[in-house]
Amino acid sequence: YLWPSPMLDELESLLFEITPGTTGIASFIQPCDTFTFAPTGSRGSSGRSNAADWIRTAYHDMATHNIVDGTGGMDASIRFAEEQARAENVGDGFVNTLGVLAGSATRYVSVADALALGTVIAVEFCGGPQIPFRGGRVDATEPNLPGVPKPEQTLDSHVASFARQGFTQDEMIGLVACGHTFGGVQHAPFPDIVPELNDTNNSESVSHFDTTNTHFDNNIATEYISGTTQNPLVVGFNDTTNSDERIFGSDGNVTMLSFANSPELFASRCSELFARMLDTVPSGVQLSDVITPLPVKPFDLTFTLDGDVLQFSGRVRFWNLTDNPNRVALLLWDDHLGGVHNSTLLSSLEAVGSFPDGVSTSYIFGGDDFGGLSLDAAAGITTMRFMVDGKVEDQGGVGFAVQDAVVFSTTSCFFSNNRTAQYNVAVRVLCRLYMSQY
Ligand code: HEM
Repeated sequence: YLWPSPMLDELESLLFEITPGTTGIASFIQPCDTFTFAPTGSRGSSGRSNAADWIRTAYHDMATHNIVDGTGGMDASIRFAEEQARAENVGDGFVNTLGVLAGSATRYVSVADALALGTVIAVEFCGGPQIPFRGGRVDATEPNLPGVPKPEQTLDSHVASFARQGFTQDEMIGLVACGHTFGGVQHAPFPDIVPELNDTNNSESVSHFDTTNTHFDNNIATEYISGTTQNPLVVGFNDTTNSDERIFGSDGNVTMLSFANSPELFASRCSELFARMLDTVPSGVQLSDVITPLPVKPFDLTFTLDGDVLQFSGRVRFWNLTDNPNRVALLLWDDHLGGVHNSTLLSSLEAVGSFPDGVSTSYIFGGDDFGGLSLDAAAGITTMRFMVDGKVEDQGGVGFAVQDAVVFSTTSCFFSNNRTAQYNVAVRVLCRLYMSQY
């Protein structure tokens, strides 16, 4: 995509600017047995994990989709108390998930996009494949109709339910196996499936779907095929609620056998099916292309009018460019009067990032003291380009458009005694700046 795009720029940062365990959404799931809402300690001993809650939440949000009339899907309708109160959405996993992930929603990023990101990041950062991510989900304004399958239902009704959501029987087997490589069934919401376990290392009595319940791997399939599985929806004492047994066996175990035989096949199929799940949205919602890291991304841009001077500061991130003190990097820009200018970019070592999906190097816009650039206000700026190691970066000739049509003036101020503020805003009219006061 082309910069600037407020929504895609934010989603791109949320997706790729992640230092494992430290920054971004991933800091809430790593280590992968992290459970923020555990009564004691935030890790390990509860039997639960944020990662599992997030993936289940995304599925329950999507599962209301009706492919025939285009209603429901990934639209964050799961945030409504009315949906959470339904028997099909028993448990506190949804409210927990929203409590963390809705914090990444902004005026540009919907709650539904934040929920979808949660699944992508949980899977990738807990041992799973990358899932292609598209942005642009729209938050529902009211609850959807019910539609999440329950364990006590028949195989036929599950096949019909997944068909309504847009998935074939094979895809149903795959999606359930991919989801149930994480987490398990808790005693509290499902006392008829899981007894009290009386285990201090599993204080919420969760009977896990496989032995590696905080990590993505094909053990859900290998343990099922080898007959060692303890999956409570396969070998539960109550046959009626053994929905995974009915679903996994519904094609004579062909799909599960193929997953057990090939971790690679399992990972690639799950990447595909999770993407399909997350991209299932109400009709009329248009998702973006798959978001990939922008090779060149300006950020933190600010303009302020100071008398006749436009103070301009900002940074630029270069993806997959390692740090090199000898590199010459330039900012070039065009102004409103036809002039072309350039300034050397300053290397900002503190902003070098090493992320799982690549590394990045950041530079700060001009000035001797990292204070940004002082531009002639009348000439202003229309478009930027960058020159790195002699190569021009201009988004295929389009350039990086910036707007200096409306800027705050340094004469704006805040009066702390009576908590009022004065904003002076300059508006560019025919290449001149006029000041008005509000
Ligand atoms: C017929 C279809 C399905 C049934 C009947 C079913 C049933 C269940 C049940 C009863 C639980 C226990 C929840 C709890 O104790 O809080 C559970 C957990 C879970 N389900 Fe499913 N599920 C189905 C499909 C899926 C799908 C398609 C996914 C995702 C792709 C998924 C992801 C999860 C995850 C990650 C958990 C673990 C939650 C945790 O440990 O906190 N499920 N499922």
